[in-house]
Amino acid sequence: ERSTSSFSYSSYHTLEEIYTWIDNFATEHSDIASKIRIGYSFENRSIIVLKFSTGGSQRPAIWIDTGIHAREWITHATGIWTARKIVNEYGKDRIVTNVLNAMDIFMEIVSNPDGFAFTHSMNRLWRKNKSSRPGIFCIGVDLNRNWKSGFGGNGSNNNPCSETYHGPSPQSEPEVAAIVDFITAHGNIKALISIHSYSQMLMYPYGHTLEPVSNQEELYSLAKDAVQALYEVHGMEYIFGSISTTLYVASGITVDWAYDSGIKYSFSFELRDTGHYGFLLPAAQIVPTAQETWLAIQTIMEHTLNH
Ligand SMILES: O=C(O)[C@H](Cc1ccccc1)CC(O)(O)C[N+](=O)[O-]
Ligand SMILES: [Zn+2]
Repeated sequence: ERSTSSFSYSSYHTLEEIYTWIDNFATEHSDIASKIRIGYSFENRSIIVLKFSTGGSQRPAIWIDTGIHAREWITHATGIWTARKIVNEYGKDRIVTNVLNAMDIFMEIVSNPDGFAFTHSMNRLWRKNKSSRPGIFCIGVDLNRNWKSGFGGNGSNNNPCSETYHGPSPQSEPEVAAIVDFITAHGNIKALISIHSYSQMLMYPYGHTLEPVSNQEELYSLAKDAVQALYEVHGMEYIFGSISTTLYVASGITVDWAYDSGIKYSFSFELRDTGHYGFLLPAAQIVPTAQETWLAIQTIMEHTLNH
């Protein structure tokens, strides 16, 4: 459609509808938002990042990714709603205005475009990307196991047919390499938020080991404040803590790489619900989920700005 005003923020959308929305959004909010292509997927789709900036150059920044797992549709929908919230609140909300007057925000809404397209066309519950390699007869690598930190460890699988297949080597997947290259080149990312569903959790590193990170107390306290702010919106209870102690050991994950790359405020969300609908969360819960998640995201952003 011609503009984002006819876009339904309370519906799920196809890859093409989301890419068209991103184009329209960047055009309509060109004073603060711009579109960056950071690479191409295995099947040669563009990998797009939205940049929110009010000036400066190479300002300290916050990275948010959604949709690294294709079937977790609530995360793309939450990313889209959050992008609109950011531009609507700049100049009005104190936290957003303070953050964007000093920092940039990067948001990758469709972090696994090939897998996402496949959930619309063939298999709604597809998780991985769509990479294939000679002699391997199962498709796809788990993009949340392909990162360098703890690669190949417990909580990832070297069987290509596994849902948690880590791939032949760290950053073997173009979708992961594109983010690594972008964040490394930028060199000034202060916080990373990688959004998944479902289970209603807010977690921080490490996933690949039970060892606590150096600023564990700070991350615990920040996560506690964030989930409290989230709870106050619609009464949704999130649990929080390190990935390995709160959920399970998982190796080669996004936030462990981010943390070990110096991004000391690295978090992963598991959005609604706790299993009743799971990945098939009804569209009626998109806006309520995005509204409550926004309070947690703001809490993390404000802390990052002030530390
Ligand atoms: O196993 C996963 O990658 C996530 C849990 C997670 C999330 C962040 C870092 C490490 C693990 C669970 C999920 O969101 O993928 C849901 N699922 O198991 O399909
Ligand atoms: Zn996931």
